[in-house]
Amino acid sequence: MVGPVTGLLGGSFNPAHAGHRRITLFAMAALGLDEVWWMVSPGNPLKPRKGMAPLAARVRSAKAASRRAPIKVTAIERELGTRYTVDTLRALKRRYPRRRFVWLMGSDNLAQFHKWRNWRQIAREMPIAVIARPGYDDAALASPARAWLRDYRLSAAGLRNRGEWSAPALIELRFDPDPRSATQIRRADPHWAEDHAGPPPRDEVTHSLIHESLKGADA
Ligand SMILES: Nc1ncnc2c1ncn2[C@@H]1O[C@H](COP(=O)(O)OP(=O)(O)OP(=O)(O)O)[C@@H](O)[C@H]1O
Ligand SMILES: O=C(O)c1ccc[n+]([C@@H]2O[C@H](COP(=O)([O-])O)[C@@H](O)[C@H]2O)c1
Repeated sequence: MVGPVTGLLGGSFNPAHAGHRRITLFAMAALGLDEVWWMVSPGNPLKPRKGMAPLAARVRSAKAASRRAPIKVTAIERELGTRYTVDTLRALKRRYPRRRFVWLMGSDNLAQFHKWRNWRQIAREMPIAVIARPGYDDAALASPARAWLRDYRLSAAGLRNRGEWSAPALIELRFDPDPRSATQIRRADPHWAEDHAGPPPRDEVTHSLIHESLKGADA
C-alpha cells in the first residue's frame, strides 16, 4: 500500500511568510498532496550565514505562518546531519519508505538549480514541482536545469493520475503569482535576524523542535 503523498518545501524561512503558506496550499490542491513538510534548513549551502536568524527562531516563524494548515514544520536536516538536498532526500526516502515525496520550490530556485550539489541526482530521486514567482520566470525558463528537465515535463493532473511515479519529472505550476518574500520582510525590518538571535537554544530544545512535528509520521 502506498503511504501519504508528501510535498517537501525546503527553505531558509528567514522568516517564513504568507507567500510560503499560499504557494503550499496551492501546490497541495494542484498535485493532490496529503500534506507538506516545511524543512527549515540549518543553513542553505549557497546563502551567507550573516543575517540568518538561528534555526529555532526560523522554526518558530514557520510554525506561526503554517498554523491550522496541513503543514508540518521540521528541522529534520539537523537530526539527519545533512546539509545538501541530495543527501537529505536520500535519507528521507530510507526513513519513510512508504511515502511518495515531491520536491517543491519557487522558480528562483529552478534558475539556480544547476549550482546545487549533484542536482541531476536530486531530480532522479523524486518529482520536482516548480511554482512560478514574479521576476524569476524568465531566468528559470532559460536555466540549464530546465533545459535538462525539458523532456520530463508533466502536468499536475499527469502526476496525480499516475499510479506509479517515476523521476525525473518536472511539473510547472502557474497560478496568480505571489510577490511576497523574506527579503522584502527583512528590508522592512532590517533587525529581524538580530532581534531573533537570543541565546543559542539548549540541545533538548532543538531536539524537541525536530521531533515534535513529525511525530506520527509513519514509515
Ligand atoms: N512568493 C513565492 N512564490 C513562489 N515560491 C516562493 C515564494 N516565496 C518563497 N518561495 C519558495 O519557497 C522556498 C523557501 O523560500 P525561502 O525561505 O528562501 O523564502 P524567500 O522568500 O525566497 O527568502 P529570501 O527572500 O530570503 O531569498 C523556496 O523554494 C522559494 O523559492
Ligand atoms: O543541496 C544544495 O546544493 C542546495 C543549494 C541551495 C539550496 N538548497 C536547498 O534549497 C532549499 C531552499 O533554500 P532557500 O534558502 O532558497 O530557501 C533549502 O532546502 C536548501 O537547503 C540546497
